[in-house]
Amino acid sequence: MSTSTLRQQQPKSAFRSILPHEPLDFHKYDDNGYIHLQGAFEPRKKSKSVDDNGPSDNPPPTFLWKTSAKLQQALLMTLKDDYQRFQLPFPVQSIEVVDPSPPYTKVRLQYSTPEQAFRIHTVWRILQLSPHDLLFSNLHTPNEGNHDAPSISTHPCQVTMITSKPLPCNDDSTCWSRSNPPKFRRLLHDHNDQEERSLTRFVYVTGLVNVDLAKQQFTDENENNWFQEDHFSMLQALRDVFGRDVEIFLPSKKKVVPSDDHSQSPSFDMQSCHLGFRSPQVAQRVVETLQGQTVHWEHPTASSFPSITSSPLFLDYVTITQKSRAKQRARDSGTNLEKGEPSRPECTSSTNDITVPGLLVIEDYVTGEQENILMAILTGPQAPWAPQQRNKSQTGSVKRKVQHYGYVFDYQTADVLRDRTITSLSSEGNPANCPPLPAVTGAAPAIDEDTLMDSLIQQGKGWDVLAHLIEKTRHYPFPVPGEESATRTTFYPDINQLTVNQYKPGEGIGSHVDTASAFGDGLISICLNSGIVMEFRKVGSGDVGPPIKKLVYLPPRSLVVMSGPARYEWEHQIVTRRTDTHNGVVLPRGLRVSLTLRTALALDGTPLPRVESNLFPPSWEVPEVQAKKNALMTPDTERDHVHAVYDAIATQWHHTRGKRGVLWPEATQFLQALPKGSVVADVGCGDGKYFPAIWEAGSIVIGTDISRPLLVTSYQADFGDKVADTRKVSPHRQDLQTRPAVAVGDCMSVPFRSKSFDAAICIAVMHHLSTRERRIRCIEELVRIVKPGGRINVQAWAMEQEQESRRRFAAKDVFVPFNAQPKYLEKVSAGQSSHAMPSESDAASKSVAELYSEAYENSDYDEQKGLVIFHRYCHLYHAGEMEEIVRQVAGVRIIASGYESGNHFVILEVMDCDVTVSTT
Ligand SMILES: O=C(O)CCC(=O)C(=O)O
Ligand SMILES: [Fe+2]
Repeated sequence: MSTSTLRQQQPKSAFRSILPHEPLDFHKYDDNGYIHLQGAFEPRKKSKSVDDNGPSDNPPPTFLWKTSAKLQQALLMTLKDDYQRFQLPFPVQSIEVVDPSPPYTKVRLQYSTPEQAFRIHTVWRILQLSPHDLLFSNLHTPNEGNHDAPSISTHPCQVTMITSKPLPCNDDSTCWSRSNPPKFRRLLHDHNDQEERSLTRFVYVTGLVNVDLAKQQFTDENENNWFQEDHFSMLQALRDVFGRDVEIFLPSKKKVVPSDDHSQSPSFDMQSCHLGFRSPQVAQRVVETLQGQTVHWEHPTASSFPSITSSPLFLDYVTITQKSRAKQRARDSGTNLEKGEPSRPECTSSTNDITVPGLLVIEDYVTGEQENILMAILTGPQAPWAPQQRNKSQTGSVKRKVQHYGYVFDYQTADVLRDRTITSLSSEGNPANCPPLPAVTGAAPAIDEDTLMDSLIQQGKGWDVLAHLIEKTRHYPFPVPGEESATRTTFYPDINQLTVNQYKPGEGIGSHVDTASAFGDGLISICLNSGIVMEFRKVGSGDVGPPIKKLVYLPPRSLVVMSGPARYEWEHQIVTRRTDTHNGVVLPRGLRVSLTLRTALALDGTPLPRVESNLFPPSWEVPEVQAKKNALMTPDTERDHVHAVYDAIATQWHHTRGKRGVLWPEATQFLQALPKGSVVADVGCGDGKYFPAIWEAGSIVIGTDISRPLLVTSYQADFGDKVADTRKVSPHRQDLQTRPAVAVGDCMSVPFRSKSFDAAICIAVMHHLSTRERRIRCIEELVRIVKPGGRINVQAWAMEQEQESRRRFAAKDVFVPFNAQPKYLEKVSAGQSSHAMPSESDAASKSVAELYSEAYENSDYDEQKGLVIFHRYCHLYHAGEMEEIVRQVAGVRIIASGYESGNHFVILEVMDCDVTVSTT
């Protein structure tokens, strides 16, 4: 077989962001300079207003840049031909739209040198150019003033400087390649640190800002501009004084400002940082020259800003801690230090001369959009994870998570469980039943497969997309590897089993040949979200002589087929590592999800019957799940991914969202239209965001919510100056806000008497209910507590989001991440000892985010950003869906419905049921 059949390539987006602390050593970057622009480049038609008869049948959005070439052309016109009009110092050389299809969100700009790209990206941050600025004049507008004229996002694009060059290689004392900076230790005079002082190239510096002076010089606004974009300007200013090739490690946590001093802003708190110089000699020179000196930091681009004056600087030598050093060494060799796994520093390029007969990689087998929606369903709230993950397999314990469809593969016996009727436990813990394979619905459609897939994606129908992908794979003409002319093809029409594997960075699969009696020839694996290096080893090689190995990079969205020798005579494995090295480039692994499609065999070697269903999501019930059928019992998904999350994030939620007090105009209008003195129930009131609006409308509110910590914030609210107008009440109502009436309660069984309210609102609650029965029940409860003639306003998130909104939902049932800052979590846990907080010994070896994430079940963490990530369950409503739910409830009519700011709403009127009953 020729190596060309193995279509291995450099991964498509080999570009990486230049890290903030990295020295700006332009010679080490590419010859050209690159930046990424991120924004909503896709124009949208202005939406028509929704009338009271319910939402209109809005057609799916049409994309105005039909191809990326069109957008590219339009951008070239502004950034190349007309760049001076935008006050940009250089013309762009070329532009590449990174997304393969609309909606386009990411664009790569090439400038002639890295210096140019750096200047441009600095200027861009000041100019805050948006897609509207760049593209509006290029949009075709047939009639001036036409309401259908397309509009385009006015949000400033995000800019990042990028390079295709890997991070500089490390020696023991260099940390340039670390995306999470090391920890430092001061070198003491009265210690055995004298020798280290002369050897270290790291320095601690403090006194960066003379706060007293700064307070006199700065207005709030220009101070914010100075420190915008996370200290970006400050980083540049420091480089002007300490040199371009200095590493700058800014403090990761901003100190908390004493709350009684509102005049002091947090930015001036940046007093100190760590610096890494080229060599100990440079470090010494800087310490000697700048010790005790006062310096001025000039703003990098806007000379109109005052410069910042430092206090007399204090500099001292530091060194990286032993632990950081060891961690770094481990990371460089691709090892996960904590888990003590073996180091595998091999590189794919070293095996170029070896071929694996029968191995075929097809790149871009799935599109980016398909990948998104598949990720959303397979890692989302409806994903049927199998319990096998806790068991030992023949090749070690299965740490990664798996889902099986069609038939279960039992890792203990390394065999397929053929009798699906065994719902009890077959071999030590594994039920043989599992969800059926998703099947395509109905007859073959008249439209082509791609159009059909696009329309399914638009509708958020991820399980149908999976079904179509499986069906496509059954009929795909795979070129027979090794045939010189690619004329001969083969098919795998009997595929009847899917295994979904989810690998976190650092997880893998041991070396194995898939059991020959369990599965037929042709093992197919589709790779989603993150690429990976798969290692193939010729069976028996290595017993005598060196092992024959081939390392193959599988890019995201690719498909790999193992047939013939590759299937039976070579083992495959994914080594447990956090990075892969491919053609000399270190690629950090992300979360990888693979779809392994196989033909499970009966004992006589023929394919087992296909077990499939077009009822989605694929249902699969183990006995304990069946026992929980009562719709009123909180499903695990809501308990773990709604209730627990809001309890944990209450403080931050109130601080960052509630206080801002952004209310939906439609809901405010509803409240204002109520007769004065109305008694209003706010079901799912959270931190009482709507209370002030209700009081201002002259009504009385009683709130209920299932999250006690959130309710607590509603009456412990700190209504300082920073509270938005929508959250302020006039002085004569101020008394109310310190003592609102609230009760903990479940919206499945609202803790209020029937017919006791004049009105009710239920805002942003229904999208957290995970079954149809529970959504209907919630409406029933609202109708029950409101008097006949009273009104109800219900709002929930819509599947359809506006073009310029950052919010996009890939599927109808999703996990939406909430990034929590540990400082807020601490407050919640202080009063409740249920979350085990870090012990001293843990605290030394783990990041704060990791420690907190361990304390909160079902959370992840982002070490780089220092955030704990919670996953909130959400069900997104289609236009008309809410109305359909309401129609299942007696005694209520819909008087209005519509769409506003990413939400669907309905306004209901409770009917006089007693009258209805008496007349029949
Ligand atoms: O994750 C993959 O791509 C391979 C999985 C695999 O080899 C298996 O499940 O047998
Ligand atoms: Fe396998």
